[in-house]
Amino acid sequence: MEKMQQIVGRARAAFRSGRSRPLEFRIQQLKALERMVQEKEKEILAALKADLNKSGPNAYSHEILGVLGELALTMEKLPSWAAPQPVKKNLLTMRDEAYIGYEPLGVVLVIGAWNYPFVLVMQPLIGAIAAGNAVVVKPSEVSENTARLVAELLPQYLDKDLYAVVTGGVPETTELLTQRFDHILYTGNTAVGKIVMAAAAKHLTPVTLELGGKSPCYIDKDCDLAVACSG
Ligand SMILES: NC(=O)c1ccc[n+]([C@@H]2O[C@H](COP(=O)([O-])OP(=O)(O)OC[C@H]3O[C@@H](n4cnc5c(N)ncnc54)[C@H](O)[C@@H]3O)[C@@H](O)[C@H]2O)c1
Ligand SMILES: CCCCCCC=O
Repeated sequence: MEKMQQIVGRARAAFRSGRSRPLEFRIQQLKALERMVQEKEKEILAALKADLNKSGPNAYSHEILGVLGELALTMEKLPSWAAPQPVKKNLLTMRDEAYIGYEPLGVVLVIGAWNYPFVLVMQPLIGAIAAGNAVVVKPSEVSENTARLVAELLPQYLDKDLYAVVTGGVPETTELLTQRFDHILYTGNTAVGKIVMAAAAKHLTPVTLELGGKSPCYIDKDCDLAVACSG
């Protein structure tokens, strides 16, 4: 409990320092993330191969290009996305400056799933950084090589206090979910989605749940039927 409290507490203190807010800082962190993906492409593809035996073209298109594309779009659009939007005035506000301003939420938790283990933590991380938040990333323990690599690489490229990685499985995630976050993004199955939403509700934390459990799969004649049917 102490460890998770410390990790989230460090992220919150870093958020409160205000350094994640300026657009220049956010873009600089996103650029560092882009450099990480470009420089460590071979290691990322090797981890995906070790975890899931993903073929090179499949892993490259979904997990590398998917992340680089999200980074390029976000860095290009961020100044306009983050700019205050003027709103129509009425009698009560005609003497005011009226606009919608976008504020970061605080500390965001990202929990990823095993099937696209890199892109499913990186895309929410990109959005959360772009919006000026601190982030705690919990990759899926099922794809352990990718999880270990994410934990090793992020601190080499990003602000270590603002953006933390927690590895581990159900016990670690359960402990992490006792902490207060300002938003939780979870990808995975519906049953765990309910656990995440219940834990978030204790702190009135909003959630984004990307749920599944309805993916079709092809079972070839050389598959182990007992394993294929066990899920
Ligand atoms: N909608 C989407 O965008 C999308 C994308 C990818 C996957 N999915 C779906 O995700 C599903 C795969 O998810 P999964 O659940 O098998 O992945 P998983 O086993 O990798 O678990 C997902 C995350 O939940 C955590 N977790 C597991 N049990 C927990 C518990 N009891 N309490 C707290 N945290 C817990 C894990 O540590 C992991 O980080 C598939 O059904 C797939 O369709 C959806
Ligand atoms: C960019 C590819 C993401 C695919 C996510 C599919 C989820 O099951």
